[in-house]
Amino acid sequence: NHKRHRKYRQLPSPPGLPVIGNLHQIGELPHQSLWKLSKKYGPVMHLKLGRVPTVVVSSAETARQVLKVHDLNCCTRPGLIGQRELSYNYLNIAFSPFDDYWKEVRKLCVQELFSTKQVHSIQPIKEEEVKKLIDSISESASQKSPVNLNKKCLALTVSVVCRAAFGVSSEGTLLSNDRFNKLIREAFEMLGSFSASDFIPYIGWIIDWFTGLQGSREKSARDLDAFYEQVIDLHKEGKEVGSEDFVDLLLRLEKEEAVLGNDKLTRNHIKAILLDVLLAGMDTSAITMTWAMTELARNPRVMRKVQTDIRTQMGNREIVSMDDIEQFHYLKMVIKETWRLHPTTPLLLPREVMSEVQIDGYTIPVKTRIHVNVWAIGRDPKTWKDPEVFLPERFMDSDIDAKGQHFELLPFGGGRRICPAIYMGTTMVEFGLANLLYHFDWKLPEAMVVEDIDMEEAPGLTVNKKNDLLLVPTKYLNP
Ligand code: HEM
Repeated sequence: NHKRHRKYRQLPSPPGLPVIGNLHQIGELPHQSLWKLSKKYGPVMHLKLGRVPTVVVSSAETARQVLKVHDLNCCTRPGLIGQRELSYNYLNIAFSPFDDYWKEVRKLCVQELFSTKQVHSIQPIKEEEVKKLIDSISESASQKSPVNLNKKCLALTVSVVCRAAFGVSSEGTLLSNDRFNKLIREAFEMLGSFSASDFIPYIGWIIDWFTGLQGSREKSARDLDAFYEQVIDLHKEGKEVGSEDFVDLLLRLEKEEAVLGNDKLTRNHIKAILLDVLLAGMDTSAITMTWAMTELARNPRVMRKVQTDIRTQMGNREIVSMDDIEQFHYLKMVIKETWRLHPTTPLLLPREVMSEVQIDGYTIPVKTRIHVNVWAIGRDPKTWKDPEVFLPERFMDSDIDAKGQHFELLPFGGGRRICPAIYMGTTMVEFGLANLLYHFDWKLPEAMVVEDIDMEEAPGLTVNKKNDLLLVPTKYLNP
């Protein structure tokens, strides 16, 4: 054993404390703390989080080794306490271990919910919801009052996803009020917090109990459960095959006692799948739109350029179509640049090594937890010139896209666990932003200057702008 150990190169590792290891170095925004540590310890570093051996990779090359070269050996999930409660024992896609159930449920969702065909079929819903958004912003414009972009962007994605996936309008459900927005936020915050129970055996739960994490976890799980019940109740009477929405389909499969992998589909499976759509589907697109608007407000040159580009393409037409979006090349670069600096899920979702792998010549043993720090990769000066500058033009003559094949830009992750809804998410962001930018000019509230816009991040598994972005709209009148 001793001999075997010497064969291995020692992984760079910041010194830790007894029992908690490096946990105290993680902080409220783990992606930022880990980025700073990686500058000192390199693109593959080892941390001990409580008892859990963890490896963090922070460069495009080491991410490629994890997500491509060794994907099959490290594409399971570690099984965390907070995730277990919210996912009815890992019955959703995102937290499921790598097994036959995961393969089949993921395939089902890709075919029935995320496919290009499905995305096109929900375009009328998007158009209606965007029109409501434009109307409400027009009202603010006529009163010259500021609009809360964090809120507006989330309201848009919530209403689209609710109607498209759940077949219900968000109005009149638990989703319609602010309390629910808070619930989504809390669920994410909880999923992103590093819970002591996950790292310190036997006594960790006491810490979670003291910090209140255990209580908020139970409350989030209860509230979310109530929401699924409400959605399912609204779908009680069976519909004909063909006119069913996604929830109808799941309920029918349950009734037919369908089997996915080795699991017979139950009510809990359905709820867990709805959790994915709810959390992964609504927040991520809204966050991207909010950060994009923030960067545009801070960079007036880019704002003018993207608006001119969109308005020139549109001529005097009113309604932005899917075909138009394909022509908004500068907007697409703005979105990529936003994802480089503000990936919605900065550490992706954690993975766990299933059989020993080598990363950069270091041996990573079974059961090691792996985080890919996409946020750090986006700011790596070895990959990006002047990484702190928001410069969409850097994508002008480059073939880098966000679909998981270019490891310097990974907003959707990569490998087998890559986001299954890239097309749905991207088109949502493009369509929302195109409309905000086409129909309105945006100014800072009076007495505020560009330097006043803060870029603080709110903690969580997904990372949004912490303080609301307030901008004053002026309606663009088509000449
Ligand atoms: C701009 C929008 C979106 C972004 C940036 C985004 C990003 C991500 C990321 C980073 C992951 C983790 C990948 C990994 O661990 O390697 C992920 C996974 C996932 N996303 Fe998305 N996502 C978006 C939209 C959506 C939408 C609209 C849905 C569904 C309605 C969705 C459903 C999922 C699911 C189910 C997973 C888990 C996949 C698995 O573990 O097999 N996402 N997403």
